Amino acid sequence: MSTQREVRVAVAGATGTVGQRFICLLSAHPYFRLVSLNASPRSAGKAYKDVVRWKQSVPIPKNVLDMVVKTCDVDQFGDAEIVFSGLDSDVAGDVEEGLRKAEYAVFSNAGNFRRDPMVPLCVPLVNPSHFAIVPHQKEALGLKKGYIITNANCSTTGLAVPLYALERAFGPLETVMVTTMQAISGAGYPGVPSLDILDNIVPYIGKEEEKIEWELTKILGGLADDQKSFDLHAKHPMKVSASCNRVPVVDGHLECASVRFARRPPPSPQQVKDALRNFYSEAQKLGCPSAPEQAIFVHDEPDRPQPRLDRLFQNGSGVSVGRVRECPVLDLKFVVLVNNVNLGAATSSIINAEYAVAKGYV
Ligand SMILES: NC(=O)C1=CN([C@@H]2O[C@H](COP(=O)(O)OP(=O)(O)OC[C@H]3O[C@@H](n4cnc5c(N)ncnc54)[C@H](OP(=O)(O)O)[C@@H]3O)[C@@H](O)[C@H]2O)C=CC1
Ligand SMILES: N[C@@H](CC(=O)OP(=O)(O)O)C(=O)O
Repeated sequence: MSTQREVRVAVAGATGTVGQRFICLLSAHPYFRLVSLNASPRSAGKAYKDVVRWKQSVPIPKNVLDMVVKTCDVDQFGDAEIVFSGLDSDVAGDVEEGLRKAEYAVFSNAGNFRRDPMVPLCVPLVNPSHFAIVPHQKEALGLKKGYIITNANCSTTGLAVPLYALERAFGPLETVMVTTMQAISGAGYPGVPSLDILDNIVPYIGKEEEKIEWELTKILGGLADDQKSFDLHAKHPMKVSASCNRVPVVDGHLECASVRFARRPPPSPQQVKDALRNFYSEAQKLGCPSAPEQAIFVHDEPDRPQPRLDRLFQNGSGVSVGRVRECPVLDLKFVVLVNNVNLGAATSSIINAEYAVAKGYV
């Protein structure tokens, strides 16, 4: 039985696509206890069940049905210690900044602080070691408990896991080319109009390619020796090129990646499969309850992974890789699938927070 004390948590953006995943995952959590649901003034003052447009395949958890939604004003989060943010990025910046100032630990899905030089951009199966910059963040801002930790863009998250496993086993990557096929839920609700996406593929997702290309360098880079800045993969510059497409799938981003290693000769496809299968993250070692048992599942079947069949692997907390093979242009290519609303969003924030609790940051 866990001896971990109960930790009080709030969800900002509780009514949204990511917020609903937070509600499902946190309602069943062994030690996080939901004490506050916050959203826009449109939803505030009403019972959760009356304002949410619930789009999950399970019923609304009983514990939140009648909770009254509050605004995201900083005095509306009560005695929560942690705030999970699934806020629209138009408002996330100011709200999260205010919460940090009010000494909350904020775990955000929004993009606003990802490039901040004092904020960790953490894919929990990859770089929770970046939490070591948190004392510097607090000190620089004169705070005792307040800080912000962000997770990455959903496509970045899915790709970062196998890339990190490869770098750990075979040394730095020099080049990464990726083409994504991203689910509609990535655009929030109601998202892409049905007349745009049915019977169609849209070969453009605003700002997505730039996010993947930049975020990977922060995530796969390290911390400076004084733990006060990030090195952005500077010792081994890595070129990343992304092409992003919206496809008519509800959940699950599929990504086709090709990579070139710095070290010659490069590993064989079999060596790569073995390394991916054996990959074990720090969050798993620490026993974070929401971490997957297996971080990367490698398929041998030639037609997997597929979003509909594989997105619920381990409740969407791991990634699925397949079609590992030689690339005649770079060294190696493969396909990766990430559940964009679970590991790509809410699950990552929750594992990040579990890691923070386990390491004494909360
Ligand atoms: N969907 C995905 O796959 C992923 C999303 N993200 C990021 O997570 C965040 C949320 O995305 P998503 O859930 O898709 O978005 P949604 O549009 O589905 O939800 C947005 C949430 O923000 C709230 N909100 C909007 N305006 C305000 C306001 N003025 N004050 C307070 N709350 C407000 C909404 O409340 P109300 O219902 O009351 O309007 C709602 O709860 C975004 O920053 C997105 O970029 C990150 C990774 C993946
Ligand atoms: N833009 C992603 C989802 C998302 O919200 O990403 P970000 O967290 O970087 O804003 C998609 O459309 O699938």
